Amino acid sequence: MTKLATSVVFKLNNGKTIPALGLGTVPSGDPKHVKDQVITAVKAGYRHIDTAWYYGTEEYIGEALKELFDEGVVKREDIFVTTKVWPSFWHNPAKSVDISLERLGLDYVDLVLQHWPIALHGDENGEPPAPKDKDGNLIYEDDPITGEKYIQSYNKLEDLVETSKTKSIGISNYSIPKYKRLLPHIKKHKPVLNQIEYHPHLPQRELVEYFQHQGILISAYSPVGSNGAPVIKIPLVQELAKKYDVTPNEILSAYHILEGRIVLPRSSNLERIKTIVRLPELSKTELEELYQIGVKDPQRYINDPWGYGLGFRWWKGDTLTKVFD
Ligand SMILES: NC(=O)C1=CN([C@@H]2O[C@H](COP(=O)(O)OP(=O)(O)OC[C@H]3O[C@@H](n4cnc5c(N)ncnc54)[C@H](OP(=O)(O)O)[C@@H]3O)[C@@H](O)[C@H]2O)C=CC1
Ligand SMILES: O=C1Nc2ccccc2C1=O
Repeated sequence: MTKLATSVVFKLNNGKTIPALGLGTVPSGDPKHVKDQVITAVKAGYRHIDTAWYYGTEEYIGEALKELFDEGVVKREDIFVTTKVWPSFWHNPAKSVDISLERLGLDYVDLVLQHWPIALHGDENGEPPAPKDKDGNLIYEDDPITGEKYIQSYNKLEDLVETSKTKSIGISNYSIPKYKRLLPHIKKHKPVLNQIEYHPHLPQRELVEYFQHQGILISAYSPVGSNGAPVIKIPLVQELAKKYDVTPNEILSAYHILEGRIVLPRSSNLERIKTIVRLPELSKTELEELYQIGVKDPQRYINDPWGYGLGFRWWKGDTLTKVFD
């Protein structure tokens, strides 16, 4: 019988645990629909929900959780909830987390991530999330490559661990150079994970090995390549789905979970959510074949303008082929 992805948990570097399969909650259209997605996912066995202040879905996740708790489907301690602090809140992550907790209807979250390692110019409510000048250029608080405000912001997140508002903190969209600049300034709490785009078209072995060596887990976002699910179309993914009698989505989740990475699929299709739960046991050779697809043909699908300049690299074997600076 095929194993279940919903029953795999990983250990974090602070001794706590995290379910390997988490539901992504970026809205596809009306954010209200996320309520049913969360209820469906939890009833199908998911125990990890990934959200962010930026997504505008926390309120509906809160409604779903309240219903699930009230009906006795799960208890608060059974569910792992992640939220994130947007860079326009770099100056006051505590306020961002207070807003998220209020919207989620929770006393604490399990994990707060620094969403991007940059500082954007925001007011006391983090507005606007993408501040632009009259020429349409993003307004940063300091230089996105050489600036240090993202480090100060991480240090403020560390203070949050000392409160009861979050159990753990982590990072997202960190390249190796960005992390190397943060590392000497960490006061007490190392990040437990780095959430990055990762799928067979964007394998980043150097980055993954670096963070694994630091004891920091990798959490893979956009596992099917986000809107339009381009990664599903890879012929090898289709072949493996047939071979193991699972969906292509489950192959793409197994690609991460079997290698110790958390994976965050998202769907507005409730039937699809229910089917992304099995864990086919792909062989080492098959995992390597999937990995090689992106070595030959790397594609990044989340191309947010604030993602440039962060020092992400694509490698072909040992040769640096492209730098996204
Ligand atoms: N930290 C960060 O900066 C980021 C974090 N994330 C997190 O990761 C989560 C997942 O990433 P996300 O980019 O949302 O996307 P995914 O890679 O999970 O892609 C979801 C999209 O693929 C479609 N899809 C999935 N399966 C199929 C299929 N079999 N056939 C056709 N279409 C399909 C879905 O459509 P449908 O709704 O019809 O199923 C949906 O539009 C996010 O929701 C968020 O929580 C994502 C990006 C950045
Ligand atoms: O920062 C983000 N940019 C995105 C673009 C698409 C989906 C999710 C996200 C993020 O979390």
